[in-house]
Amino acid sequence: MGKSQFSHAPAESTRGPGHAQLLVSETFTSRQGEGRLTGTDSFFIRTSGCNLRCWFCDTPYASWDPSGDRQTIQSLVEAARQSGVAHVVLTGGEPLLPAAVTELSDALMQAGFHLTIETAGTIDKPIPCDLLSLSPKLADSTPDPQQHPRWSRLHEQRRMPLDTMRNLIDAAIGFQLKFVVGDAAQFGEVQDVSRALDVDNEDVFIMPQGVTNAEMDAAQRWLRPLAESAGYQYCDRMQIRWFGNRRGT
Ligand SMILES: C[S@@+](CC[C@H](N)C(=O)[O-])C[C@H]1O[C@@H](n2cnc3c(N)ncnc32)[C@H](O)[C@@H]1O
Ligand SMILES: Nc1nc2[nH]cc(C(=O)O)c2c(=O)[nH]1
Ligand code: SF4
Ligand SMILES: [Mg+2]
Repeated sequence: MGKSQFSHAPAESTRGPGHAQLLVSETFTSRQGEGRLTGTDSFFIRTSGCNLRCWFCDTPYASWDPSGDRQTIQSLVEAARQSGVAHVVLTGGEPLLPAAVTELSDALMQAGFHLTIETAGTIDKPIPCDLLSLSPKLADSTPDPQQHPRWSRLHEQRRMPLDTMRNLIDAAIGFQLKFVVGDAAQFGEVQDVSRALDVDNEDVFIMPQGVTNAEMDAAQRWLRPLAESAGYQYCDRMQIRWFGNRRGT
């Protein structure tokens, strides 16, 4: 019996196609709750680990406190097939972070899935996908410098690399920008970033910061009119309306 059976497999092995692994916090079948494809039945793959630390992150188990299991590309593609749906949403954490993400995306596209990648767009790894769902992180997302000095500094340094974002958009078949907004004062930054990325207003979605129906009801009153008067699309977070703020939905 070979010694390798008793040694730890590397995080991302190079044993051949489909065997590379990624740390995955959850997979589930649900309906896309955000953006242009809202309502589309989709298989979600959530990688664990993030290079940012938004104070409001709704999946801290994949960012602030990353946990999960190592899964092979082969097993993820097979699970997507078993789900019976045609759309896959690759999210995180930050899905562009794992080395094996390029191979995973290729494998999912080759298998014929429609692939959406949900990303903050800070990693220059242009990967083909059907819909790049890019959510640039505004200044307000930075964590408190007193409580989190190191992450506050790193987050601020990393959150808005416009050239990287443009490269990601150029590599994708389609894209949407999806800004998380919690206060009207952030709207100027939304407009600056959208202009700097040279995107059409119809490709820009404004989404409320929040994880409760009450927060979204309140945002409907002040944020929707603000977004629509600027010519942007407004999107609720329908998974919260449908299922509540629950893992695996
Ligand atoms: C958890 S993130 C994972 C993908 C990637 N790290 C990103 O931020 O785009 C998935 C989506 O949820 C959004 N999001 C996270 N926390 C949120 C919150 N509290 N309110 C509204 N949207 C949130 C992100 O902006 C992103 O569009
Ligand atoms: N239903 C549902 N739709 C989503 N759209 C983007 C999500 C994400 O966390 O990236 C998400 C999610 O977690 N659930
Ligand atoms: S970039 Fe995405 S996953 Fe990372 S902390 Fe922010 S919202 Fe969470
Ligand atoms: Mg989510």
